[in-house]
Amino acid sequence: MTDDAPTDRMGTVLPALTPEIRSAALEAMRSAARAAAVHVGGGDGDAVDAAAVRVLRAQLGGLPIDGVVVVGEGEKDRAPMLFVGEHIGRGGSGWDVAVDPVDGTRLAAAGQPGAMVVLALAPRGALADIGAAHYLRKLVTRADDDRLSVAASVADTLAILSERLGRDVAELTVAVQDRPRNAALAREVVAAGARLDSFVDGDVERSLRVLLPGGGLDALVGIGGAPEGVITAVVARALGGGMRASLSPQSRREAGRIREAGLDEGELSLDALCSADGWMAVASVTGIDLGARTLPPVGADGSVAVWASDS
Ligand SMILES: O=P(O)(O)OC[C@H]1O[C@](O)(COP(=O)(O)O)[C@@H](O)[C@@H]1O
Repeated sequence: MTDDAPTDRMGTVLPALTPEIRSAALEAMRSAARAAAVHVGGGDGDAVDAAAVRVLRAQLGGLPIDGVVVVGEGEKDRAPMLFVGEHIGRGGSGWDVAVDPVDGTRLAAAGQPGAMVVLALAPRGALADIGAAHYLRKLVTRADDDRLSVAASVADTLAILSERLGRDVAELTVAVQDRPRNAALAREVVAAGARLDSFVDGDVERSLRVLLPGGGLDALVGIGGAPEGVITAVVARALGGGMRASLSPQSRREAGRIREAGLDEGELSLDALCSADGWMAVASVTGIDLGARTLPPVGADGSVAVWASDS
């Protein structure tokens, strides 16, 4: 152990994310994006997901890590997926793996921008083990503040953000996924006098725009996919933004699974969602708009972006 080896709050030495791990993970993501791209505009979301999953499973298997999938995506839509608990890698240091083979599957199937392969790695045990949950109520914010709460009204949230960012509420823009379950929140945004950014799919892209300078968004509120939420926590931590969430089951079955798993139904802080610094990358399939920066569709230079607390 060297003096500057990273440790967690308990002083445990954290595994190093070596250049070899990073470049193998990125190569796997690029290949998955290329495989998914074959089905862009084909109208079949499952084919998009299946192509990405097939490549990720094969190529992530070669990573020099002892990885366990803590967050897999696809179960709620019965789409092809990497399963929670699935082992990844050929041995090495211990990592939690969070993967969304394609976020924005429907966008890809419809030939629209916004679809990407998403992967996050965090030291073993760092990611919230909420595999029984399919949906989270999320609050992602550009600035962090202890007074923020996912259960607070949008007006209260905006008042705190306005103070923190030094801008009027009328100058703040809030992303809300366009779903009936989020309709009341969208109305609250408008009633509070802020600008609403209503989006159909892809809350990882919107969360990145909240967290990145020049992204043009100040907050994301509402209920969206739980896997996307845990992945967002990794990048929120790396970029110094704010995030909190709570389980928000959308069916009796999901509520039952959550009870059976004994999951905490209170507010999950950023630390509860991701308790150690990790690494998150996206590989664009159909082109990504991050506000100040865009990622072209797969195949062109610069279609991959990485965020980590050490880079
Ligand atoms: O479509 P639902 O079931 O409302 O779920 C919301 C989730 O769907 C997405 O828009 C797209 O997710 P997938 O493409 O991975 O299915 C996510 O960004 C979001 O979190």
